[in-house]
Amino acid sequence: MPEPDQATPFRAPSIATRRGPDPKQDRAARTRLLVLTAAAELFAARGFRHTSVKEVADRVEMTKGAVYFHFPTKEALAVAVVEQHYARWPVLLTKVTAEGHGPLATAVRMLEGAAIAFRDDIVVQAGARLQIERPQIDAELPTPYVDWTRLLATLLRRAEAAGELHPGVCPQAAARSLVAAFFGTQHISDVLHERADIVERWAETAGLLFRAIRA
Ligand SMILES: CCC[C@@H]1OCC(CO)=C1C(=O)O
Repeated sequence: MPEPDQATPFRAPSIATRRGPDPKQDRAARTRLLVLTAAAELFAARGFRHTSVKEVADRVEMTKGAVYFHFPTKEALAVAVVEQHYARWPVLLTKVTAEGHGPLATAVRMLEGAAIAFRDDIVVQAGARLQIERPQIDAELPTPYVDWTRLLATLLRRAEAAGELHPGVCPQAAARSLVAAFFGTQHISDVLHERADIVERWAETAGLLFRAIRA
């Protein structure tokens, strides 16, 4: 994580520590990514229930056994896709942080970047659909919304300390409102336009909300 503040969330998925280049490990990682992407494409399009491991295997021209070597169950595939959905955000945070904005502008840019990812990234789209379908998935999925809420609350507390926040605005309440507004915006854009207009819709909503909380 780029931020010194340990409170910054987005737990990265558990990854094996590398002991240096290992061609066998690299090949396995590439195959795992191939399978995961194919699963994301099918989960995003059809949902968890109407996707089979056989269809994932066929999509990457592998046997079911080869897929099961990497992901023992369809539920494990779903967990991996949702984990990779959330793994996008620390990468985005590194990029946005490098732009050197103040805390409020960092929050603005993070959500702009999220809107672009929801429009363009099949793993982000699949993770969002699987989170909606979590009651159908018998596995321990990451708890939704909490990491974004914690990140935005951290940034808004810093914005408050920097005098960037309108007096009386509660950083935690504003963070919850931003997350709810973003979730609703991406959901409506998805249902009506398969998220084709999410960036423009979010810009409209963000403009209103950030104008309301800015000093
Ligand atoms: C940034 C708003 C929250 C975000 O929107 C869709 C979704 C999927 O569950 C989210 C999450 O779990 O963080």
